Amino acid sequence: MNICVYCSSSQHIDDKYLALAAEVGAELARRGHTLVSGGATVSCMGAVTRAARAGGGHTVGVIPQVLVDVEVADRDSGELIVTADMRERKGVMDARSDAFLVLPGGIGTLEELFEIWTARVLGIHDRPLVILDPWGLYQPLKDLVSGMYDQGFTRANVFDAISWTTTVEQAFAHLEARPQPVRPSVEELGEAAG
Ligand SMILES: C/C(=C\CNc1ncnc2c1ncn2[C@@H]1O[C@H](COP(=O)(O)O)[C@@H](O)[C@H]1O)CO
Repeated sequence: MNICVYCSSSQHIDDKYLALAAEVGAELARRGHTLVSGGATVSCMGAVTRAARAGGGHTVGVIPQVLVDVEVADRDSGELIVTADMRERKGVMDARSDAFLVLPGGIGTLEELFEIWTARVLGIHDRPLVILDPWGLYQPLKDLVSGMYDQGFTRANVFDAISWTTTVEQAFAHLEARPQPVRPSVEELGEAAG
């Protein structure tokens, strides 16, 4: 499989997050998968790609020209795709991937998560979308979406669209499983049509 990993670019995080990214990269290679990532050398993004390659895995990095210019591009990547901008980058990462894994991260990671999550809730794709969150960074996000659901702002299938996991083993079990489609219900489509 081609597995896309979204994760942190921050240089100010605890080492445990870098270790988690490295563990994911090593496991991905051990299972024979290809890594699709944002193609940068920094932080968890660098940790996951270096570990995948060290384990013999193939890596595909997708990076906008602006980040190549500030020299964070992963020039050792098996394949390095340079895009015109961040939007094109997300499109290429999406098109090249069979499944998506989200590690702890900041707003860049959240932006990537929301785009893939929204498309899955709408039934635009049914590829696995997994969050690996051993230390509960995303608990406030779960609470926020739960509150939105309670007040009618989100569809009922919003939680089914993501597999929330806390271990690397669980995360890969979900990434490799054939997911159930989470299409909007007929009732919801009827409501949307008015
Ligand atoms: C220029 C510097 C760091 C480079 N920053 C990034 N490099 C590559 N990709 C990035 C960068 N910032 C965001 N991204 C994308 O968003 C995700 C990480 O964002 P987060 O805010 O750290 O969660 C990541 O998956 C990338 O696709 C030094 O100043």
